[in-house]
Order: sequence, then C-alpha cells, then structure tokens
Amino acid sequence: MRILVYRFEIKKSSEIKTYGEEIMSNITVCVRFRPLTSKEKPHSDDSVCIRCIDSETFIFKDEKDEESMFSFDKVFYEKSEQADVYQFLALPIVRDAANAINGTIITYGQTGAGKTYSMEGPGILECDEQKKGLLPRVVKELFDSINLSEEDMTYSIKLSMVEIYMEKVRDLFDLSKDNLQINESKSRGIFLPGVTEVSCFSKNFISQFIIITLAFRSYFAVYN
Ligand SMILES: Nc1ncnc2c1ncn2[C@@H]1O[C@H](COP(=O)(O)OP(=O)(O)OP(=O)(O)O)[C@@H](O)[C@H]1O
Repeated sequence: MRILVYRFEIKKSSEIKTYGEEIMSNITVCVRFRPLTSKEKPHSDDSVCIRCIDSETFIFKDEKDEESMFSFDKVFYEKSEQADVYQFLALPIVRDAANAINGTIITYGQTGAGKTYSMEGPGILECDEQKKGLLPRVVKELFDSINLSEEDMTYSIKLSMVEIYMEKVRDLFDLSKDNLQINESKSRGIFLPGVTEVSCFSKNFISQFIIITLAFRSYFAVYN
C-alpha cells in the first residue's frame, strides 16, 4: 500500500502552536462506505453485510451470519456526498489550520476502498463541484479563510508532498530524496528534515502543483 501525504505548513505571524494535550487528544475517526463499482455489481449477490443503525453506528454481518456492532464519530453511508465528508471532517481542521493549529487528515483502507476518491475526487482534474474531493476543498477554504481574516496578519503557506511506500518516505518534489527520516521535536511536532517545501501564494498555484506532482507520481508508479 502506498500512502500519499500532502502537508501544508501554515505560519501565522511567524508563530506555530506547539502540540498541547488538548490538541493531541482531538482525534475524529469516521468510516465511509462506497457504492459498488460497475465492475463489482455483476459479481455481487444480494447479501448486504452492513446494516445502518444510525449516523454513528452500523452492524456488520460476517460470512457465518454473526453480527458485530461498530461505532465511530460518524458513519458515511454509500449515498454520502463529498461535501458531507468535507463539512464534518475537514472543515474544522482547516479553520484551525488558519489559526496555526496543526491538523492531519488520514485515509486508511485496503486497495480500492475509496481513499483517493475521498481525497481527490474521481480525478484530480475533476471540475464537478459536487464530486470534487477533500483536497481541492481544503485548498480553497484555506485561502478563503486567510483572505477573510480581519486581523493584520502575515501568513506563509508551504506545501510538501511525500509518499510512504515499503517503509520509506519519498519526496515527490525531489525523487532523489527517497528515504527521508521522520523526526519529532517539541517546537515543530513531527517533521521531515530536508523535505522540499514549496511556498504557495494562491490556491491555483497549489492546485497546479498538486496536479503536476500526482501526474508525475502515476507515471513513476507505472514505469518504475
Ligand atoms: N464514494 C464513492 N462514490 C463513488 N465511487 C467511488 C467512491 N469511492 C470510491 N469510488 C470508486 O471506487 C474505485 C476505487 O476507489 P479509489 O481508487 O479511490 O480507491 P483507493 O482506496 O484509493 O485504492 P488504492 O489504494 O488501490 O489506490 C474508483 O473507481 C472510485 O472512483
């Protein structure tokens, strides 16, 4: 499994908040079910193994018909929209980020589970407002929040993109850096010494950079 990490570092008046206990314990865990793809539909029988209880709890029935109940902060069923996931999960993190509070969004799941769809949308070039994923929404909100900020503040936004594959962290902006170390310090939290950081001045700039890098990553994944 490849893990792709998009990291934005936002400095507000050259100050970054350090990790406090309160921030560290603020973890929201959600589950999202995706609809069957057109390839899967012909092979699926009608035995639905998930039963909705409410927006936080579902029942899973295994192959022996044994039922287990699972609860999360939120369950996004297959009819959930990208905007629902964004509003609940990402928006609070982006609002905090605009106030220089660190935040992380992680998607986890087996291959084909829908991680890329949730993060990027059906394609990173997808313009459909309804279907676009968390990433373009986060970028837009980040700049909107900063532009709306009434305070006389200076913000600097830097972007780095790395991929974690086979236990190694590779810099997607400089593929020669293919084994970055992960460090932690009190003032910076978790950081990657030597990772390439690109200063970003507009949402279009970030979007173009991400699109080019993802295209390059796909090429690299196919031909290497
Ligand atoms: N919520 C959804 N609604 C509609 N289609 C979806 C949804 N989630 C995923 N899909 C579709 O399911 C397929 C697999 O999704 P995706 O590529 O995002 O999986 P992934 O977890 O990123 O897989 P991998 O780890 O192999 O990269 C894609 O065709 C995608 O368009």
